[in-house]
Amino acid sequence: MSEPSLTAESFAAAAGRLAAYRDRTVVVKLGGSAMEEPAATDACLRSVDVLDRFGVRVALVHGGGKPIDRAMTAAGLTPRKVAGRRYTDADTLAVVVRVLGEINADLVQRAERIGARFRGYYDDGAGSGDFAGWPLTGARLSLTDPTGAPVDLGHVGTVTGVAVNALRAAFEPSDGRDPSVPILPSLARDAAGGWLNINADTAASAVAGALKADMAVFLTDTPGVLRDRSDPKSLISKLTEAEARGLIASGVIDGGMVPKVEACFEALEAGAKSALILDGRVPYSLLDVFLKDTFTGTVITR
Ligand SMILES: Nc1ncnc2c1ncn2[C@@H]1O[C@H](COP(=O)(O)OP(=O)(O)O)[C@@H](O)[C@H]1O
Ligand SMILES: CC(=O)N[C@@H](CCC(=O)OP(=O)(O)O)C(=O)O
Repeated sequence: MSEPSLTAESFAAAAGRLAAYRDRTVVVKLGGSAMEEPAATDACLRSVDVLDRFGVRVALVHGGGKPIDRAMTAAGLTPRKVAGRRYTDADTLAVVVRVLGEINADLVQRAERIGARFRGYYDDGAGSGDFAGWPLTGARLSLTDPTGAPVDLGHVGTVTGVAVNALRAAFEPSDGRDPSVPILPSLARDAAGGWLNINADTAASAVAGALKADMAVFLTDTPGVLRDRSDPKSLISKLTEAEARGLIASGVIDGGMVPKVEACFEALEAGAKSALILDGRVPYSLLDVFLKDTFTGTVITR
């Protein structure tokens, strides 16, 4: 390993800052759009590993919207979104489960290559997938349109249960194994043992709520919430829930940013002290939050 270029003094300062977060719980959501940048994805895994080594309890939840779109197109299926969620029929569900499993396995392997300890959740095809201990349970999501008529989303779910003890066991295993970072795809099991497709922001906020996380961080492909989506300089660095709801109503916050901002509200409501939206394409944007007084992104407060 090459010798790091940082000075002992700057390392000591960084270590001091990180130590202040020891035993805090942080849920990080890694979006499919941020994962389009492999170097930034590796930097995110390294950042999570550093936090883990400093005793921060980190759970990672990932999506994969863009790769799912590509896999659906390759399979001759047409992606369709309803209210920011993917309409998920049986064929689509099979693609979603396969792609999220591939992403999960890939992230675990990448983490292993940097010496990190991640506990993945995917079907390895050898029948060893622990579906009985799957961390998320769910029920079909029922939405209504503005006229009150039901909206059919197919196999799309809402999270009804999080296996908190299993996740805590990853942080502090009682069997003598090394602690590890749980990394969850946005899939839940329903009461009949079938899969449900969960929006990954929603899954992350459910995990943040269940773990009573101190912080929920959403890594995406914009610098944060923008007043003008085409202008990265129009970043809104602080937003209250009421202001954010106004921006959703006026259409400034749209598309995939809507479930993300709503996930921030849910995480805050469940007791998280802060909810952040950061640019996951920028390597180490996550670690910057812990090392600097100011960082680039949007902080949502109640
Ligand atoms: N006001 C806004 N500011 C920033 N991005 C926005 C805004 N409104 C909508 N978006 C869209 O939300 C996208 C992020 O959501 P999404 O594509 O679902 O990402 P992820 O894969 O991280 O969940 C951005 O790329 C952007 O196109
Ligand atoms: C119901 C629903 O919409 N599920 C999402 C799950 C993946 C996801 O949310 O991925 P990102 O975080 O990359 O957007 C989907 O099928 O795309």
